[in-house]
Amino acid sequence: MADDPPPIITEIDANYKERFSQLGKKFQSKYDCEPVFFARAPGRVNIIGEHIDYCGYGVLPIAIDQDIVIAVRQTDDDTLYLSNIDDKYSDYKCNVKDFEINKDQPDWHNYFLCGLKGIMELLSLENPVGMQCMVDGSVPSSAGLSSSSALVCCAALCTMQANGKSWTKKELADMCAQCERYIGTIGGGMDQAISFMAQPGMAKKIDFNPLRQTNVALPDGVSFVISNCCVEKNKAASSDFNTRVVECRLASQVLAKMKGFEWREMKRLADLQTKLNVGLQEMENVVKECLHESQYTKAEICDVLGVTADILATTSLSPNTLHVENFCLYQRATHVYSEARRVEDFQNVCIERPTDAAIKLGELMNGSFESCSKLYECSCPELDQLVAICRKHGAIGSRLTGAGWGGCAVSLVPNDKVTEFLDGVKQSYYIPRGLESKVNNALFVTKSGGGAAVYIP
Ligand SMILES: Nc1ncnc2c1ncn2[C@@H]1O[C@H](COP(=O)(O)OP(=O)(O)OP(=O)(O)O)[C@@H](O)[C@H]1O
Ligand SMILES: CC(=O)N[C@@H]1[C@@H](O)[C@@H](O)[C@@H](CO)O[C@@H]1O
Repeated sequence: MADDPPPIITEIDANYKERFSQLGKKFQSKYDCEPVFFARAPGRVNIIGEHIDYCGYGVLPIAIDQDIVIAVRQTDDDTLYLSNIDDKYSDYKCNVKDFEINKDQPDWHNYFLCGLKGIMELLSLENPVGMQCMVDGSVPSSAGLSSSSALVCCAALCTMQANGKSWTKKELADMCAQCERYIGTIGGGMDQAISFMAQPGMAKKIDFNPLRQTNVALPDGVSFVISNCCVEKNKAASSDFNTRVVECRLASQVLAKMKGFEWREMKRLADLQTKLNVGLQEMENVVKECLHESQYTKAEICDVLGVTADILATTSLSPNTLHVENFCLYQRATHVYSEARRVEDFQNVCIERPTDAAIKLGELMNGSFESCSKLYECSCPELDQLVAICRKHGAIGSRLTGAGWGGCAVSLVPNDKVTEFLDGVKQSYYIPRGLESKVNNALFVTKSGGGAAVYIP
């Protein structure tokens, strides 16, 4: 499956017909011609395994129905024309062979350009055709449901299809994980992997280096409910995300040095575990023994590693974290190793299916949230309040999902409590904050949807 290319379909589901038809009409009125094909890539909700993909550890997401759809027609003038049905995203035009991705100003078109550049550079496409594109997105933006990667993956899929090429889902997922970094965020590969490799009705355990996927059947009798705290956080517009990536890298390097390994080779906390050849619980003990809980200053890290600040900038930092002076190594590494263990435990409960499976999964989700909020510090007051409200109204487990600092929580709710849960969360979170008009798009039950595809009418 993952070794097949994304499917090309000629019949679409009745649910999508109206949306694709409206998008086709918008395309027609903008470009005065009809689109030749549509590409679709879904967003995702990560059930468990937060901020560990870029450390080399497996995660457990599902694709959601919300997606990015792009209507496309090839042109013969070497120009990329981008338009969006949402007016807040301005039109954009550039030469397909000569453009720049602006990391300082992560405007929406830069995400499309990441997908385009990825296909061109990483897969040696020398003469890409021009394209007219009309984009329609339904993934809430900057809310932890991976709107940016859905756009990058969809742009890559458009470019591949428009140029008559074909690569497998796995190749595309790997390539898109690399190319989203052109915008500056040093993400892992979770979002792009699930966007291409998702299967309806299945969660996926995604492992990395090399990219692998395993189906995970979620237990019956429970639903996953998404609730958006309505605080937006754009990952590329601040250094918070990359600071976490760098703290994990520094933790692996400091630990490697203390254990007598060549620390410069160490990029991920999982690499250190491989070197030490011990289990995850033991890695938590290694962190306890070797690192201190108070923050590390840059000077102290340089001292431990025996390098100058200039050298450290090249071995360990990213352009947008050069200014950071203090790093929390103990807390970040403890989160990563314990979260990796929770993902393994979650997968095992799904396989073994004990009678109290839902309770056990809920406990793991709650543990994940405590770790994200306290050790990884990637929540925010509104998300903390929302998670507490979700638990109060019947969630067996509730946690932030995606990068955090805002955005969504995912809750595990028994099927017979879902109606009560939705009403309780609406009354307790959305109405008192004047967010009633947003409830329909912000609070919903989700199921695992399908992966990216091309539709030729
Ligand atoms: N429908 C859309 N049309 C155009 N651009 C979009 C659309 N949806 C999202 N984007 C772009 O993606 C950006 C959001 O990306 P960001 O990485 O901050 O969040 P995310 O991917 O939604 O969240 P996370 O990675 O935490 O799951 C928006 O600021 C916008 O530039
Ligand atoms: C594209 C991108 O950077 N995605 C990252 C994803 O890889 C993962 O690290 C997640 C937190 O678990 O935060 C973002 O969504």
